[in-house]
Amino acid sequence: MTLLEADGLRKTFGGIVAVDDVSFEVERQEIVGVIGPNGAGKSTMFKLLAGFHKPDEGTVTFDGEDITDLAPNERTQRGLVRTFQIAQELTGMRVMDNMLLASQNNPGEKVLAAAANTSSVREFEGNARDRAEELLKFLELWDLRDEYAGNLSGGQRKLLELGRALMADPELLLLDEPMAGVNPDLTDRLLQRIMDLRDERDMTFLVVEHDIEAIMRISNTVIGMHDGGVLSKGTPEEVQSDERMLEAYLGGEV
Ligand SMILES: Nc1ncnc2c1ncn2[C@@H]1O[C@H](COP(=O)(O)OP(=O)(O)OP(=O)(O)O)[C@@H](O)[C@H]1O
Repeated sequence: MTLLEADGLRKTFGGIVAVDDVSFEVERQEIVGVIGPNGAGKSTMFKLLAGFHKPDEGTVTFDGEDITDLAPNERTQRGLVRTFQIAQELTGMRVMDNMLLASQNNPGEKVLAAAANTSSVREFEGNARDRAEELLKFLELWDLRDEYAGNLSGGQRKLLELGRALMADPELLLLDEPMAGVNPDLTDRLLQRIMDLRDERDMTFLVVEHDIEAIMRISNTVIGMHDGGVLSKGTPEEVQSDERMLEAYLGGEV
């Protein structure tokens, strides 16, 4: 069943066409990886889905609803969530407090409903604390709960960013370069947790990533972008063996 649909998305900046007639669907409980050479339009497409850019043309549909005109936080409340880099002012806060603050800033629909149904704010905070504990254990960050976020390694920070996004109880999580700055020993854990979230918690992912090997390992479907458009779409094997993608990466010299 389709959860997210991009239909005819186009975005220009002055004379530059960054995204041109991009259409695709993301099915529930799949991981969709987006790859492509520099300037292919991946980040712009990501921002169109997250609501940071408005398209010149086209629509974004989530869970059957046209969300093209919704702001990022309105998308978050509907379950379409993106990760954020830990802001500078949060690096001086402890890991646990980072998690709790994320739930206050970005409560998802289910979290809001829970707050409305509980008799006191304290109970809501207790629920958030329980959820933060469960997620930190799931991400193997529990032992670091009292550490300042600024002291975490690149990979641990990425796991915390994932944890903060999970506090909003997403249905679909948009991940922008989750592997950037992650050392190899944490790469496996991060990829495994993303697959666990799909397999055990029915979550759906769209991942923009330069690390093609990582994308090939976790994705059900890969979208290959080039020159603002979708050049190739299929299983990881299909896209990897698509000669047009190879040409795109090599600048058309093949
Ligand atoms: N805010 C902007 N203003 C002007 N041009 C932009 C803007 N954002 C993106 N572009 C241009 O749009 C095109 C697509 O850029 P985009 O960042 O989406 O590609 P990308 O595939 O994410 O690249 P990279 O892998 O290098 O991050 C590029 O030519 C880029 O220079």
